[in-house]
Amino acid sequence: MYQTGQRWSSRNEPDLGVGMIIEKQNRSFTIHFPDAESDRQYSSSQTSLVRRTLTVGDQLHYQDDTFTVLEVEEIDGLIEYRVSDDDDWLEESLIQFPRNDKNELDSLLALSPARRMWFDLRRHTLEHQATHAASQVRGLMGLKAELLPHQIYLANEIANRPQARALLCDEVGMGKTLEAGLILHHRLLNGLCKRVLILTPTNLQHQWLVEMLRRFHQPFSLINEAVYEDFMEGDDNPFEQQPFVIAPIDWASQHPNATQHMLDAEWDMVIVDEAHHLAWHPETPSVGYQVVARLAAKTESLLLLSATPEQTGEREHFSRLQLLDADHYHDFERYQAQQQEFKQAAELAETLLPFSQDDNQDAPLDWQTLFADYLTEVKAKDWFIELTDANNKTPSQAAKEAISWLIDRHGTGREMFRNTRAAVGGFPDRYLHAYPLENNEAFASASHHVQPETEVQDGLWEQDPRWNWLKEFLECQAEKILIICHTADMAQWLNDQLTFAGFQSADFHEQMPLIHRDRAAAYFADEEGAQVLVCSEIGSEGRNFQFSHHLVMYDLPEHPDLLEQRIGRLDRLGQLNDVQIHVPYLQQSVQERLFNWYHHALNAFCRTTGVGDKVEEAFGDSLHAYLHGQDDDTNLLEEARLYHEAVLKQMEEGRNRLLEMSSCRPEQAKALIEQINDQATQGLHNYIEKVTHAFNIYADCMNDDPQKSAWFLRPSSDMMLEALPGIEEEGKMLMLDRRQASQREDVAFATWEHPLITMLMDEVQGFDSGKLTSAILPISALPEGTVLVESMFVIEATAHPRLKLAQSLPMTPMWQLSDSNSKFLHQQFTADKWAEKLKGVPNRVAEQWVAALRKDLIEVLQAHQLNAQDQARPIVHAAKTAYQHKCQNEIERLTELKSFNSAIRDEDIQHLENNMQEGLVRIDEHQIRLDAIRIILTTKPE
Ligand SMILES: Nc1ncnc2c1ncn2[C@@H]1O[C@H](COP(=O)(O)OP(=O)(O)OP(=O)(O)O)[C@@H](O)[C@H]1O
Repeated sequence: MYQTGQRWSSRNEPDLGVGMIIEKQNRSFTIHFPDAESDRQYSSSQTSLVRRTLTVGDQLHYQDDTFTVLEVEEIDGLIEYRVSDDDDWLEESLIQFPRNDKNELDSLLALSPARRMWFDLRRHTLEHQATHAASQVRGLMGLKAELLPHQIYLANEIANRPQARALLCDEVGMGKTLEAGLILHHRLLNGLCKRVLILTPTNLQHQWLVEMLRRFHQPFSLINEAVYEDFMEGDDNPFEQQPFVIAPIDWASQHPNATQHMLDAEWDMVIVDEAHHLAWHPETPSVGYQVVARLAAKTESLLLLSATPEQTGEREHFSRLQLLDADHYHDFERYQAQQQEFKQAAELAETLLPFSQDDNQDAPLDWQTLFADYLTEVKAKDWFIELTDANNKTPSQAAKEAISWLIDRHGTGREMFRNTRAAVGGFPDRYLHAYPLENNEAFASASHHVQPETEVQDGLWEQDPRWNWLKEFLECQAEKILIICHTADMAQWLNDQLTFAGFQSADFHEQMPLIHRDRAAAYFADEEGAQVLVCSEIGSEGRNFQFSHHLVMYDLPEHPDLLEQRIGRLDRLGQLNDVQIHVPYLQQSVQERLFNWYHHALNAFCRTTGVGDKVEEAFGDSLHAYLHGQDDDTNLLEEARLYHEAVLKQMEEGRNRLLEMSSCRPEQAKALIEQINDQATQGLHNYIEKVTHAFNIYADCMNDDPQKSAWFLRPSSDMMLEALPGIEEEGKMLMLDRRQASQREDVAFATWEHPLITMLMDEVQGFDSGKLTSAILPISALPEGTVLVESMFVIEATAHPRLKLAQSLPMTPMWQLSDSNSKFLHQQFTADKWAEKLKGVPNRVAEQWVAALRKDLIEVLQAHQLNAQDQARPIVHAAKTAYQHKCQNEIERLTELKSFNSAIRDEDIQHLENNMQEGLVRIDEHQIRLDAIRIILTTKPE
């Protein structure tokens, strides 16, 4: 059915104009939209495209001439148009499709009329679509989860950039997956992203798959070794076939053919989870790093996720920043020097903080000295004056602005975002339970090893004092327990023993097939399922086990960041209890010393520390000697503790504090959340009622409070649609209350961004019959048989989504009502009030009216067209002014930032200026199109 050269347009994205199929693949094809300078890929089973053809009498453009279509013929799925009496034919692929491709009035009147409610439904749909397209929070509303300020701020900040490139390094369990999903969702809904690749550690691929579907209703395809091998039976590149792909990075970067296929496919966004694994060394960057570097160089948006970005050292951390912006991060020494500058700025910001929160604070501080380094800069001078001005009524505002300026000036937050538990608050406390165990003969020889069992034959593992402790410990526990040990062998052994001893246990390690690991995790998550899950180290990253709050560390990891990752499985968003950490260890062994180090020197069990590795580095040799029992220097731990506190304080005062402040600006986050709460479901309850009625979808309203509305929807036998996205045959509950919906797996959270709602809105627009409707108006004030005409015209501007034109000029409907003499009456009513007065008319009668009134109707509608142009003028003018104003503000802000922040380049500003110019031209080129009409005849009231 689909042929290269055919012309199609998209119902979902009418702004793209008329496009042409330029390439066909097995199960998909690509359309180029010249007006929007965009290509889009569609699956062959899509339902959102409309075939565009011309009919006899239409105008078309070919090269520089205009022709009238004299005859139309279809050959092998392609249309040819005869444009001269000399039998000159033009193929559809050659012609320029006229923007006003039909005689709109005529073709509208040729439709068979539909029920009168379709006119109102179209109007409501267009109005909601316009509101939504213009919304500043479009793309942030549909998340099925709580609106957390740090996530919303960060997503809005990154997603709105021309290129969304950032390192998301919130502390463990603060929702980086959701943040990445939000950025992605925002860019998808705003048309800035069509193809996405997510690279994850092998054991997290399914979790990502589930999280994207559950939280964003976004289905992804998994391409791992098995799927790839299956696909490779054909010639196609599987990565090109799918627009949303999750792939395990280890496999995808090690398998030469898969790597090449992945690199050959074009992506708009690449997301790399646990990015600290992208190892880098000056001579030999890892294969994973090299592959991501190649993707980074050719992809517009790149998100790197890591809770512990500096786990592998500052130089490697710098190498990952280079992936995001190689121009800015080209000199490591310079980068290090810049980090020092942040300290002073952070101190100043910290000093300003109390003033930003309270207008009545006296200002006894010596601002002059504090601002000394900045006072040559104009803005700083202004704030300095405002802050010190005794008559100033709002020093808090001045202080807020000064903090904001310091953050911008130091540019720490442009590529890197790090929210901390301390700043966000609301996380549980952690409690440590240490179990020093007496050693025995079997394990005596293994006391110098962190995993003592590796030194002992496995036949003797049952004599491990930790095992005996574990059995006893579990016997008195009724709650779910997560056990983490380092090796897969130990995880498997422990699970076997526990199962044998009668515990409900499951294991999770790298020697199990992926599907078994996911099953084990699900069995553990199930309320009725396993009480114990034993994980090897692969269970210590990324996984969500916060339904449990007891963690047993059967051994200790060798890096403090890994310790934090382990605890992070439980201590994460959604944890409702304090976290209990149980650590058994053999006395007088290296384990005891490591435990002491983590506990006494780093306090790493009960508190998050991002600088454990720095302390280890500083105490390198003496720490090594201590751990291995060669030196019993009891002062070491205390010295290290003091040093650790000092480093933490320094970090707190320095870059980290400033970075934290720039990672979430609370007032902006609050304003965004208010907008989301206002808009996400506003008017949706009524819309669901009407649209389900129009398409004959079974809809049972379970709660008709518009704020907490709940609907049970199910396809019906006479439904006008083939299927409902996300709704199975047996039906599904839709809830409009975010909190309630987020707590339930079995219900969908309905917002204006839910795929079912956007699909229904597209279907309303795509339902051609709804463009022509008719009604009766029972009224005694007018003679019977008086003809009245309602019309809806829309203002349309076609532009590439990067111009963000829709925020200023969305597709805007204009409603008009007149009598048959073109006397306009719409100012006297609202469209909704007017609609309430009307009654239905049988289709057969309506058809007769249209036939009889055709000539008059065309004249009336021509008058409506002229009036629509008048109505549009002030709307377009206001849109142009708003667009220009918005762009100029952005340009000014960036220009000012650039003067002191080297992360901002001339090209960034030039890019904005070009966009503004192009956007203004596109607004000037707007079109006014007739969308729908309703013909009304008056009758005497009964
Ligand atoms: N806004 C939210 N509302 C409700 N739950 C959330 C929200 N954000 C995240 N969560 C939940 O919190 C848990 C942690 O989130 P996520 O996995 O995204 O964290 P992370 O920062 O990627 O963790 P890690 O550092 O371990 O990789 C998940 O169970 C997630 O579903």
